Amino acid sequence: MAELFWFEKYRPRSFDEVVDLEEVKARLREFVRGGNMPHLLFYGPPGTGKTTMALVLARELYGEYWRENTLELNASDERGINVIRERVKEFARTAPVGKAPFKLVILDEADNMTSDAQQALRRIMEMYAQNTRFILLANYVSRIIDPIISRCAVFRFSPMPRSLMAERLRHIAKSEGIELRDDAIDLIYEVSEGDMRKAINLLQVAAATSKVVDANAVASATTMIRPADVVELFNLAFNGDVTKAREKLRELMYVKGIAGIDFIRAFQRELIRMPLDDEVKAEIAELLAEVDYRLTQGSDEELQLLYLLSKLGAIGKRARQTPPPSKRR
Ligand SMILES: Nc1ncnc2c1ncn2[C@@H]1O[C@H](COP(=O)(O)OP(=O)(O)OP(=O)(O)O)[C@@H](O)[C@H]1O
Repeated sequence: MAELFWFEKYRPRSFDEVVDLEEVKARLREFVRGGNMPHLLFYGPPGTGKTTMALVLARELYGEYWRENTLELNASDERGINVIRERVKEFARTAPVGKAPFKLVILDEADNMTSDAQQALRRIMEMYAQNTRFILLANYVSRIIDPIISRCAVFRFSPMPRSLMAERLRHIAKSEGIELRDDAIDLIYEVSEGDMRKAINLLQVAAATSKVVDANAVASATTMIRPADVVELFNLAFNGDVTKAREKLRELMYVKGIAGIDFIRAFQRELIRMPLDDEVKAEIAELLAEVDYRLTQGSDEELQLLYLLSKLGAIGKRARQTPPPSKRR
């Protein structure tokens, strides 16, 4: 079942397959080579490879026996610390299978535990230190108590850089026989903010309807406005077709449920690519920033966007009357 999700299907299974995170890989490789390691704490935003790295480490430590030697727990399980204690106790009772001298407990969402629960966890970690090592996963290191931090080797995971995310997405697209366009990668990167799980999910949803994934397909897979809609709306307003522009705007707002601020962000993205004179682009960019500001201050969305459309109409009219700079004397 898990294979239905591409982020699971393409979850790296070895250090070599893991993209980025070179320093983390180097240090973990040392632990594998030495056959020993301290407890570990991996922290960082969602979808940045923490779970992946913990599972890769398990595979590298234990080879074919990685499942037998690994216990995965979720700390936000409502049954609490007593369940964790019982499960660890049971798990630590038997010796590790294979060569490694310890078993591995991967505890997800450790930062969701209360400080009391974390104090209890620390005692559990100490109690079974002889034949278990813990890998704690967390989004925020600030929510982990000092006595735990001081007992762990701490690793920070950062949002995936654009170029590496692009590389991974291209690899997945190729394996799935999907044509992935650059504008789609730009948009996926922007929406996912370096979260690989989110990025791969977006790609999968976009690819479900089309073998060619461009920015329009990606936008359709989210509640985002499609670049094609932005361009159409812009052209209507810029060319002075105010009535049609208003109809299109209302359709997007009330039928598709797109928020005002998303319009502005999409306009800002598309503006760069629009075949317009630089001066005109600068003027529109300023206008977008103005409307953006008013929307974030809580102004009425529809009024602001209608204002935007009428201003665009005026800019368009003037631009048509003024020849482009190259033709000016
Ligand atoms: N460095 C990476 N290289 C290749 N793929 C990655 C990498 N990091 C994440 N991924 C992909 O993203 C998916 C999600 O990553 P992972 O589960 O490791 O995130 P996480 O940091 O544990 O997130 P969370 O905090 O939400 O649990 C993986 O299944 C994998 O497909």
